[in-house]
Amino acid sequence: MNGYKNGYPCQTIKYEDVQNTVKYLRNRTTIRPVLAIICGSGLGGLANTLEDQEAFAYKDIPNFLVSTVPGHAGRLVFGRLGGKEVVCMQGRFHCYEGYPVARITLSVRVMIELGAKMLIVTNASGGLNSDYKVGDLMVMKDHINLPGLTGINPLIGSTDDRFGPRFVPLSDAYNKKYRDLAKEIAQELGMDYLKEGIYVFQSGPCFETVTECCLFRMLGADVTGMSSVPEVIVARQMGVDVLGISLVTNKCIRTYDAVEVANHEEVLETGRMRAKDMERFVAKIAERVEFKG
Ligand SMILES: O=P(O)(O)O[C@H]1O[C@H](CO)[C@@H](O)[C@H]1O
Ligand code: HPA
Repeated sequence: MNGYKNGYPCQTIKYEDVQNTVKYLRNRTTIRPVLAIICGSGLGGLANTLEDQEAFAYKDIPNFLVSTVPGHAGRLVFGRLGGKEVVCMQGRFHCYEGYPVARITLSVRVMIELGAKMLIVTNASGGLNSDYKVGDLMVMKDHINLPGLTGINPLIGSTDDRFGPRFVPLSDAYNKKYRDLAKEIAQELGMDYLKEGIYVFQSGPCFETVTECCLFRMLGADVTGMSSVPEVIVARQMGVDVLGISLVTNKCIRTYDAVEVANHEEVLETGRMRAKDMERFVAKIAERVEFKG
């Protein structure tokens, strides 16, 4: 991962590889997506709701990785949602699966090169804010990239201007217009459980210790998870606006003598419980977003 291969640091994603994958998919689908969606743990049902679906298993797509996490089906699904042509990752890749961080975001580059002008990331998270309940949704206002602060960032490596700049501003990582639209739609749909807050990314796969949870809360985070941030960084490098929606699937344990512990089954179970609401919500967002040009 740290060495060089064919003159490139191994982390680097080649523009030509992305283009080859784009070409492969364009030749096999008639859908020209303007919106890209990534489904988080247990939230993949959204992809099944697309109209006029055309789906590809990740294992069949050149340069794609494979999903190894339960609740991540591992399919790229094209179709229509809310009257728009979309592409949906039914399952994502995570650093803790052993993949280099730049590699897990190749699929985001592909969806953007296919034409996506907006990225919606969804994820499952643990609630740190004591006002948050299991089943709440949170519009991501910002993130803390803990692995990023210690040198794990998808943009590390040799740079290619065709993807965008090396030095990417992230003060506007989560588009204000889209956050406001999401809140407006939630109100219309009577979703009084929609919050807005800060997501802290830790690499996983371990759930947090009690002290780590206390630290994250002190840093200002409302929820914690093991994904999404690398995807957002790459989308922003490529000039694409992002909306992030996090489902609080469990409460983070912040007392040392608690008997309950976090587990992936609970994460998936909460995902199933909120699946329909999430689908309705994202479909409405897809319907209402507007793109210039
Ligand atoms: O972020 P997503 O992919 O939704 O999944 C979340 O759920 C898993 C832990 O249960 C971790 O992968 C965490 O990041
Ligand atoms: N911690 C980290 N990631 C998660 C959690 C959590 O409690 N729940 C779902 N994804």
